[in-house]
Amino acid sequence: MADTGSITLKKLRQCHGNVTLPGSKSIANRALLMAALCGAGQSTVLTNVLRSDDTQRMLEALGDLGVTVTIAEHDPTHITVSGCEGKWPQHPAALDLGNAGTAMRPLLAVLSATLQGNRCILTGDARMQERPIAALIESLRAGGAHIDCLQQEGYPPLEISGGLTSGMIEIDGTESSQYISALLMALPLLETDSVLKLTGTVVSWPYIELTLSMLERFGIVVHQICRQEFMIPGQQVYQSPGVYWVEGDASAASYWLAAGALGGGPLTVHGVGRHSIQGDVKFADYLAQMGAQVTIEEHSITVKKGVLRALDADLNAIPDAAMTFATLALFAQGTTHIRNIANWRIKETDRLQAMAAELRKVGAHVVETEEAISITPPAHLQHGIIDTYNDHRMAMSFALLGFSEVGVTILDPNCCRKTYPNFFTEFCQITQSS
Ligand SMILES: O=C(O)C1=C[C@@H](OP(=O)(O)O)[C@@H](O)[C@H](O)C1
Ligand SMILES: C=C(OP(=O)(O)O)C(=O)O
Repeated sequence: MADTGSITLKKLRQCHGNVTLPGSKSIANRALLMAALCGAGQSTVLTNVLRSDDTQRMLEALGDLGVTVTIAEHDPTHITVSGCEGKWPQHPAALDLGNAGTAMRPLLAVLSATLQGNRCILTGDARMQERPIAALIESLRAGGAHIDCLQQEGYPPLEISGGLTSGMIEIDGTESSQYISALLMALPLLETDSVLKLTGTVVSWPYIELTLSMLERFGIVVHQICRQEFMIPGQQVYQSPGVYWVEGDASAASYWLAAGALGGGPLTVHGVGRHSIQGDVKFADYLAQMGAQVTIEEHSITVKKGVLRALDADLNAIPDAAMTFATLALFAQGTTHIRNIANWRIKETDRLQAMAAELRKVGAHVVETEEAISITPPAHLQHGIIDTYNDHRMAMSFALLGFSEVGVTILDPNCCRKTYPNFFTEFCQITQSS
């Protein structure tokens, strides 16, 4: 460890033991919102809720809207939310959603369906103001929503006041599945039935399945007519499942599984497994395909070392965990090709550009195209001082370089607070105590 602005990891040899994953960001933010939308008088007890910047933004937004949210004193991951059926007890002038896509997109759609003339500004940090949301705005406007872009058309900050009434909606799915998930959460609240048509080749599909599966748990009916068309009955009220356990974060699991594969294992992550509703659990299958020994149990995944061969795969379905393969590529034999990941460019940073630049610093030969990246490891890795671009996944992916002889220095490791505030503390503990 160095000063607070960076961390140096070097010559890690082993990584074995057990890791309890924090709750999934994607599930936690959906569950918090769905619990708030439940019928008045219905409480939902959420357990294993991720506590990080992204979930804090959702928690604060719900609090500002007047939702009663109670955090258990004995365990801050244990949160009770009282439903208010979208009839918000308070009307805040503005909600600051940081850089949480899983707060900005669903809240834009749900508030467009429920604000009833009350004005609210949805804003975020500097990067959120550069992340496009035009496709969702256009669809919501076509359904009657009043949305003004306060700075640049198609980007937050947005002033909204409700107005979404018609559910005959088309949405372009080529940029972000979050727009579709947002509409799927909002349309059941309308007076009328809706038909939602997805256009273009939809990205990050498993996140739509995650939304559908959670809607079902919260008593919402959605009819899937064909892959890209849904019929959603109106006037539905979310029903509390009582207690809802948030699965461990499958994207976060990828760093541990990769570390276990490099550091010998056996390393077991607890909190996700065979029946996970998160697409990123597929990371484990690709890791096995590379040569690691992987065992997937009901609620855990164990990895042991193998000789790693380069991966060549279309990872559109798992864009977040895919970043871990970009740094794992440095330890694999051959050239790794990660394909169909164009939307890396509109996430926390332009991840294609950032990944290429930082991999080159350690000596890799990198070819970056509009929608893919190819990585060939050098004969000898060089020490790099890695810029993280305020992107938690850049920081966590590059931790794997600690397994090289020369090591790595990662700048601003605290950017992990977006989804995994304790990541580096736990990483140092497990790799140094192994
Ligand atoms: O719906 C979700 O919870 C998410 C969907 C994905 O985004 P895109 O659909 O924009 O690829 C993913 O990258 C993000 O971290 C979380
Ligand atoms: C893309 C991500 O976040 P967001 O939910 O803000 O889109 C991510 O966590 O990798």
